[in-house]
Amino acid sequence: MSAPSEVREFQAETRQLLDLMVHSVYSNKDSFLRELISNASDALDKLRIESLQDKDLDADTTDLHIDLVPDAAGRTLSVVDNGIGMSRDDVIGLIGTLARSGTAELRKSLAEVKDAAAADDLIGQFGIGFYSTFMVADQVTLITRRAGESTGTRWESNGDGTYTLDEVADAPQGTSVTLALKPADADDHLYDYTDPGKLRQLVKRYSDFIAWPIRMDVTSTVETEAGESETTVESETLNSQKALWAKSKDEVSADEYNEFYRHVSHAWDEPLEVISLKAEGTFEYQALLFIPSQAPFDLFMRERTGGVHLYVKRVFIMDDCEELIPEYLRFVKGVVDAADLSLNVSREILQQDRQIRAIRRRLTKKVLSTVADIRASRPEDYATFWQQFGRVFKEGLVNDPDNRDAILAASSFESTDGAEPIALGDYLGRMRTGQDTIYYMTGESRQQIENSPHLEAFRSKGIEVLLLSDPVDEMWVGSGVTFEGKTFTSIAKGAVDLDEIEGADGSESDRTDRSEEFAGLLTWLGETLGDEVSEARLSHRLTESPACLVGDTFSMSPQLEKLYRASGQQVPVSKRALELNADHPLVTALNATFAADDDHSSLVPTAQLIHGMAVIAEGGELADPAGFAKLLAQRLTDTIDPDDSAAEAP
Ligand SMILES: Nc1ncnc2c1ncn2[C@@H]1O[C@H](COP(=O)(O)OP(=O)(O)OP(=O)(O)O)[C@@H](O)[C@H]1O
Repeated sequence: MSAPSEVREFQAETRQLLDLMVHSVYSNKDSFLRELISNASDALDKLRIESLQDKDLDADTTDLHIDLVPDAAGRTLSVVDNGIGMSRDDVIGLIGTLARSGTAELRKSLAEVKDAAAADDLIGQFGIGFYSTFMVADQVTLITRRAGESTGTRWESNGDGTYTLDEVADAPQGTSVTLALKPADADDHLYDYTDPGKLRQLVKRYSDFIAWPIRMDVTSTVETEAGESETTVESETLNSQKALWAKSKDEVSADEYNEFYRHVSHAWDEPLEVISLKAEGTFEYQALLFIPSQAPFDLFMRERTGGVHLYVKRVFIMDDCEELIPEYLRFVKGVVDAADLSLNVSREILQQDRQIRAIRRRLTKKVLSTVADIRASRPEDYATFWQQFGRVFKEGLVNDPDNRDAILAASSFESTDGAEPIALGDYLGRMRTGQDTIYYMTGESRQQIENSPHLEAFRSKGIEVLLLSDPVDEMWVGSGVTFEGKTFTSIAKGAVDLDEIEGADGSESDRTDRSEEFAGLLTWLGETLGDEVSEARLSHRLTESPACLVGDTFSMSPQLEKLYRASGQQVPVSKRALELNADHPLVTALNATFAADDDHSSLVPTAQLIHGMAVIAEGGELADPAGFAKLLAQRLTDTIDPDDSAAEAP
């Protein structure tokens, strides 16, 4: 006896998404067919793999294919495969909820959808998969039986809040999806999807490369010699099934590449670049890789989809083969087809495999050189690339020391030279006479760094400084990296001496050493602020501010300390040096007052305020903000004496 029909409700965000689909104005409604065929093709791949791995699996794999079954009279279209199928639980989990999308990200985006254009964008960005059927159908019925199981499941919904589930005793292995089509309406980009001509055209355009035959029964009427008309039905295979990666680049059109990209990446954008690669000799393989034009929403999530698929002699082996491409190039999508691996290859074997490692090395180099080429020849595309993937790409500077030079050469960095990110090569070209290192400063945002007092002398001398504000920058820039022989030097660490460097106006500094003049004050400050600072000294980097804080050459920046602490690691607080601007009136006045009297106790609050100001000026956080505010209020009160309108000196 079969279980009774069960009605279930969609989750809130699934309902929202369905509502979007049902009322969609998305102009490319045709893409529902690509999505269904893509799913069917995946299901056939999975069945082939599973039957290879599990000899006892009770499944028929003799004629794996996809059928399109249009019914003009009934206004339905079915897409049928005899692949892996789904269990009842699969249907509930994969179809009944948004498989990939129960994420905060999509929920947030859905909440923000206000108009048709925003909805269009969202559909394009997330790739809606199975649910795209509701753009063209009033009702969707899915019947499926998982290979090896005896009963099947029927899922049905008309896109409102609920779906029904039934048990089906005699379902064939695999999945059929039947769409009760909305009336054709060309103005709304809805076509007649029961028309064999239209289906033929769509398969050619979107799914020609699919490795499995996509068939359709075509009825034709011919006149016999006796003058009678005779109707015949013939099965027609609509796709050429040619693996695009086996063809050379000039045999494949941009549209074909686009559609293949969408199939392997589950994305809806267009690739920024297609990389086709063929290796002959000891290890034979072909690769077809894509650099997308849009970062997927899950780029920084642990559980990602997509990646590079592995094939062996045209047979699909696994998706997202992490061994083929390093983590920092995880945005690259595509296919590698290796000729000499076993069809039974497992993830464990892959990790050890010499051939796989060789392929990975080559693909990595190829992607890096391709990015460099894009930069050289297509600045706008490069800007898109950098904006979408720069943060991920730079992870390679930490994780892939072997390719660091190539990664640096293909990277961009913000700098004091303008709003647009610049290449390091350009930086080198603009270095001042006498400058022998690349100056940078890290911080939480460009604005914070730009306001920091450390930049003052560099700015007044016209020396360019890189402004590094991505968390990953902290990780690589302090690790002894060089670029074309030049080291990287933080302007917020160590001693800085710009005297040797010629200014933008050709001037040379003639700074006299004034440390003797300030010696007493500096020693006293170092002792008085001993809990906070390592020492007090005169600065060569300030022109406007009275003071700033400077770390040791090899110390962590405050941002990096914060990052480590945020990730739960114990990091000792490192003391930095307090640097004073000997030309600032506050500092000269303080020095004069200090020299005039042996009792310095009244200057202690001033010393603490100067230290606090240096912390605030670089955008840092005061250890004791309330104490600072109290001191400041006291000092301000001292300056406003109603009995004496003259302001006091500090
Ligand atoms: N014909 C099918 N045979 C077997 N399983 C299927 C079939 N169609 C869909 N599925 C299962 O349902 C899941 C959800 O499909 P859906 O198209 O919504 O998302 P997806 O294919 O994972 O990703 P995308 O949203 O990018 O298309 C699939 O991942 C697959 O596991």
